[in-house]
Amino acid sequence: MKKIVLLRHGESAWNRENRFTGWTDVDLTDKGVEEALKAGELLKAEGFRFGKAYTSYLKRAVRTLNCVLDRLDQEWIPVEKNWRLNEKHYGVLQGLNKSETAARFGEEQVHIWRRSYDVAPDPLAEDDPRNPRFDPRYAGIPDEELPRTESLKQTIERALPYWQCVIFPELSVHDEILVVAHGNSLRGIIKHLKGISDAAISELNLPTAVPYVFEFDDKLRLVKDYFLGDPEQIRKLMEAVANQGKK
Ligand SMILES: O=C(O)[C@@H](CO)OP(=O)(O)O
Repeated sequence: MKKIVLLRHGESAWNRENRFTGWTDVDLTDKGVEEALKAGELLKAEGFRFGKAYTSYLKRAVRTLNCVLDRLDQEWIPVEKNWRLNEKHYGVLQGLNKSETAARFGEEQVHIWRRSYDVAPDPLAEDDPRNPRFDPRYAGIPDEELPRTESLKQTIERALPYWQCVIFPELSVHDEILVVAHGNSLRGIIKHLKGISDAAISELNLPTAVPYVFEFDDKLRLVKDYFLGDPEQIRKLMEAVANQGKK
């Protein structure tokens, strides 16, 4: 059986402050580090031995991956970072508190910005210092590919080629692969893997640092997917993520 584990990063400073984060490069909190180490312990207890790992260009994901590999004593494995696994770009919403934004624009509008399939928040201005075109880490990427905002649809359009052309084909080389990324970039990949509709994907909320295992047969067809951990606790964590956009 071949397996890919998808893992959202541990709690970040802006998760704690309930702010729209997107491409802002915030660090993990102490709790986030603990969550990441616990995810590593869980994976170790399940006997995972990863052949390769992938993550984004954002430190909350990179550090979560490092914590997991530390617990597995697998820090030596090849790791590939790619901007295509970054979080959905939240445009001008980045930095705003989600509850305050709901109080100002209404919960329904915030839900549309957070969970609709094809509505993107307003884009960052070209001269906004947060515009990715000023960030040296994206210097090698053609400007027209760098987002100033994104819907989930646009997030999928830039993440999926990397998934399909780079990550997934590696399953023919390695039995177990780890992908550490973000709530929405992973929702996009899960939508693709499970054939979830544009409407139904709005209901999926990924908790921080809970390993989500996907099992594939010899023909690389998906046979089973499940979270590691206590189902009731995971359900509550998912509900809490959904409620972050409430007043
Ligand atoms: O702010 C963000 O970048 C994301 C993930 O933390 O939040 P949301 O769950 O609102 O899409």
